[in-house]
Amino acid sequence: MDKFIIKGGRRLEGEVTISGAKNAAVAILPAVILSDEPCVIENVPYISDVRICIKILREMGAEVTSLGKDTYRIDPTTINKFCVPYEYARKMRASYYFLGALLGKYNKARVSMPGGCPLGDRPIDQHLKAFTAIGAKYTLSQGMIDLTADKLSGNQIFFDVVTVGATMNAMLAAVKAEGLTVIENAAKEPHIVDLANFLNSMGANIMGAGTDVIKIRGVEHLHGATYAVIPDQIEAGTFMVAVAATKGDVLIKNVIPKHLESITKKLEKIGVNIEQFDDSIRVWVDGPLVKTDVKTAPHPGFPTDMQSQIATLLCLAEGTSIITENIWEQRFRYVDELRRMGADITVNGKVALIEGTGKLMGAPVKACDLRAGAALIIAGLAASGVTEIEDIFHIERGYDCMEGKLRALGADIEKVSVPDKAEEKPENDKAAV
Ligand SMILES: CC(=O)N[C@H]1[C@@H](OP(=O)(O)OP(=O)(O)OC[C@H]2O[C@@H](n3ccc(=O)[nH]c3=O)[C@H](O)[C@@H]2O)O[C@H](CO)[C@@H](O)[C@@H]1O
Ligand SMILES: C=C(OP(=O)(O)O)C(=O)O
Repeated sequence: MDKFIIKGGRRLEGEVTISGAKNAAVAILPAVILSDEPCVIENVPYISDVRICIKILREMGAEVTSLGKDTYRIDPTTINKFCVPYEYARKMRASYYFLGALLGKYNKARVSMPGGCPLGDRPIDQHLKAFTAIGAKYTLSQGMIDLTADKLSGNQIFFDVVTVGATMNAMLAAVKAEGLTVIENAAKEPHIVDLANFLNSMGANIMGAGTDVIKIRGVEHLHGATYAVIPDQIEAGTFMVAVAATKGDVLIKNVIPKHLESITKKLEKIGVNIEQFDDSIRVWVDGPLVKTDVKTAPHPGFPTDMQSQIATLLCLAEGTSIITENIWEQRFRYVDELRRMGADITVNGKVALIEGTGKLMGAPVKACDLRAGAALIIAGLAASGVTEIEDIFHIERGYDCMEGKLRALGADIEKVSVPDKAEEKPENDKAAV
């Protein structure tokens, strides 16, 4: 087990480069299955979710070759298994994209029910609704989802809720279906557009991604392509908040400022200075931080994946702020850990009331999910004293070398290995030594 040890109180200064987006990469890698030729995917973040995706592809028979730090060549033509077992799927919510990709290519798929961050119930009824609308049948048994179809045919799909995962899965499954598929009430996140762009670069015919109506005219074949994943909007937002929390001054490079608009607007309200360039932004603080209210919403609203980070910043601001979490019912589990660091937060259902105390104190804490872990890092950077964060495997699911990037900005953060409790030997057990 690894943990982070942070000595807080240092301003972040300098330049940082953002990696490729987790939530795009974990859909684009399975999407390669749909191609009849090898593809090269660039700007892939080095995170554990991606490593699992690559293991799954190899396990299925695909040839995956690393072409340097963040680029992979994937040859899907050698795939001969159509199953994602529990041991992989349980670690990653995005394993469900293999359902759409395998169904779209081979008219069959067998994937274990997905894992991912514990954010409350994570249903897949809308995914199944999309698959059945275009002609698939499914069975759920022993934790496995089995999909089969004699033939996939385009159809109208109306989602009951705005769902990123089901929108992506519907695109993957329908891209080769005969005729026209129309997805209504589609999600509009940047990673939806990125997946559509990648599929189109392989010869797909997808229109309207980024709006709430996506039209897909099925094609018979998809060819190979070279494609770079978009920069990670949430990693960028996390660094923006970390800079603000330490009253620092940093140029954040490899970003798409348009994707950061909702985060930028909130940070400006809190008193953070932001200057936008073509593909970078400068973030700095030279005055007080003040309260604001935040409501999470599907894109272009404020992203749920930035909720815990901005809550941490609001603990350091003056006044009372209200946060409303509209996407996940259990996304306030980090609050108990922040309270150990001196935060004054009261949670009532989907609303959190934050009394800004202006300061936080170091403490031993535990990451309970990916963005909760990011929030604790931000808290530790701003706090007085030492913060030790356990269970950082959650953080490493989605942040590419977080500690290295922070150290380069002047943070005092190190990753240390701690023996697993089960492996620890009693101190006075001489025979065991
Ligand atoms: C719209 C939204 O902000 N989605 C977020 C969601 O994406 P993710 O793709 O994980 O989740 P969805 O967008 O699918 O879920 C959004 C909402 O729809 C519901 N739902 C989803 C699928 C389904 O079949 N049935 C159903 O009822 C969920 O319970 C949830 O309340 O979590 C990710 C991880 O935090 C974020 O990156 C996404 O920004
Ligand atoms: C919760 C997240 O990821 P996942 O949906 O993959 O669990 C996230 O990206 O913040």
